[in-house]
Amino acid sequence: MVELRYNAGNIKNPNVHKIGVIALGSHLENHGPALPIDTDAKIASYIALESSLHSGAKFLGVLYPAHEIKEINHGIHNSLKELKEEIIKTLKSAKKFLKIEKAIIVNAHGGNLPLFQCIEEIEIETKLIIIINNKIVESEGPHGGSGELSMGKILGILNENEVKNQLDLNKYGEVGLWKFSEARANDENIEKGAKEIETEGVSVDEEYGKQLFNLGINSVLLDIEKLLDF
Ligand SMILES: Nc1nc(N[C@@H]2O[C@H](COP(=O)(O)O)[C@@H](O)[C@H]2O)c(NC=O)c(=O)[nH]1
Ligand SMILES: [Fe+2]
Repeated sequence: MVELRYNAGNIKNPNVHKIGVIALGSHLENHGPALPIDTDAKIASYIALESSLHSGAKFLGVLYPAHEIKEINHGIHNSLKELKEEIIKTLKSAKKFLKIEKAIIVNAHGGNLPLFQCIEEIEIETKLIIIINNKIVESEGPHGGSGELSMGKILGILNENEVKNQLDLNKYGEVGLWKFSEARANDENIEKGAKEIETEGVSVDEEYGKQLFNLGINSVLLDIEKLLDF
């Protein structure tokens, strides 16, 4: 049996190999004409990969399913049960083949926020310690708004010629979740995002995009430090 060199490479603590970082977003969701339908999945994947590169934790890739509440219909989404089962299956595989003992799920899609209800069940099923990191969703602002546009610019996924059309809300009412009146009435965070789009519009700012990514990455690095202490 080969003896693995857990200290090799640029890592601070050999125990970081027990920690997996996996991205969760949405691949099939409209974000106005300026951003692609897999914006959330790409934002989550960038943060997860950068965090694993900086810390030495294992990068586990990206999950495919995504959940959304029924009042918001801007893409193709899955039930919370389907999403939970896919997460359990994927993390059990990472545990079996990569020997991880702890995992951080980096979520970049607002519709996945109800996943926090299932975290205990997922930990019991996988016998892993798990953190769901929602920092970027809590910080990015409205759906398809300045935060995601600016991160999209950093990632090179933004269509700059279409930014001027992002606020044509009669055509692209998913921006700011503006057209989903029931969701707006039920959730003050969604109402706040829609109002922000109406009053402040959208802009693209690379510095703001970098700041959001640094916020997301540093938040995951903090979670990795926490898990190293467990
Ligand atoms: N899609 C949902 N979003 C939100 N809330 C907020 O809206 C944006 C969504 O952006 P995504 O591109 O990540 O979908 C973001 O600022 C979210 O905080 C929901 N509600 C809870 O916040 C929701 O259920 N779905
Ligand atoms: Fe999004």
